[in-house]
Amino acid sequence: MTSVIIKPALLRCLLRTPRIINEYRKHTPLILDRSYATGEERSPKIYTKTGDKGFSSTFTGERRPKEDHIFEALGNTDELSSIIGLAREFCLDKGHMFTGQLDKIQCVLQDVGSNIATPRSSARESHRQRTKFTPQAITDLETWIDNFTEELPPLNNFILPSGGKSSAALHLARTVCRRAERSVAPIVRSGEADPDVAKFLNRLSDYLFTVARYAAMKEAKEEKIYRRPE
Ligand SMILES: Nc1ncnc2c1ncn2[C@@H]1O[C@H](COP(=O)(O)OP(=O)(O)OP(=O)(O)O)[C@@H](O)[C@H]1O
Repeated sequence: MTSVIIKPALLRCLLRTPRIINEYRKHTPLILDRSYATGEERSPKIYTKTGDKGFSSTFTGERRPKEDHIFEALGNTDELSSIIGLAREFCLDKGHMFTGQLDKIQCVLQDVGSNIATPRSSARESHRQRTKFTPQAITDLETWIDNFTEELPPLNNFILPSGGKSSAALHLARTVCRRAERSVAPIVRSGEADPDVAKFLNRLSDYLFTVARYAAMKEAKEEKIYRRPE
């Protein structure tokens, strides 16, 4: 059995997904690299400097350049979760009832990250199973979209991002979602990530569009529509 010296930053990422860390612990003794710390009682520093030369690690331990598709997609899903977090704050201020859905989506995005960060070509079968993406998250999105759509007026014009802070922030999240989807596409196409991850992101942008419209409607805020400039 081989052992892996693991950096605290990666350990923190893995700890956010306990299923993965348990699997690693079962198969591979993890040795936390404490060479940067001056004493056991001190918290590990957030930086290890091992990424300074433009390379970083996947969850399977591969070193890849930071411009690799995997880190690009990880960065985009991280950014997507951050903007959803901001939109959620605006929605909470307005008392919207759907913020629990945004919480769930942020958790699913962690699973998306785990799947992307565990490239199939260097993952063991057990890792593949543990980081398998569950399609239930896609079904949930479809149910939520259908429920909101039933309440919304029909769409007869191009809607421009608008309709109050909650709605506009959700539109911004939608555009970041589409970038995340574009960056995941080549990873899925090469067989390195689960196709359901791409499907989830594709459905998520539709959800964010619909919930943005729903937020504007509930706040009685006008949505700007496209008009051909005179
Ligand atoms: N710029 C980046 N964008 C997206 N994901 C990244 C980026 N850099 C690293 N990662 C991923 O996130 C994990 C944690 O990031 P971290 O910044 O700690 O990595 P690092 O730059 O390699 O290390 P350090 O910051 O300690 O020098 C990495 O193990 C890697 O999987």
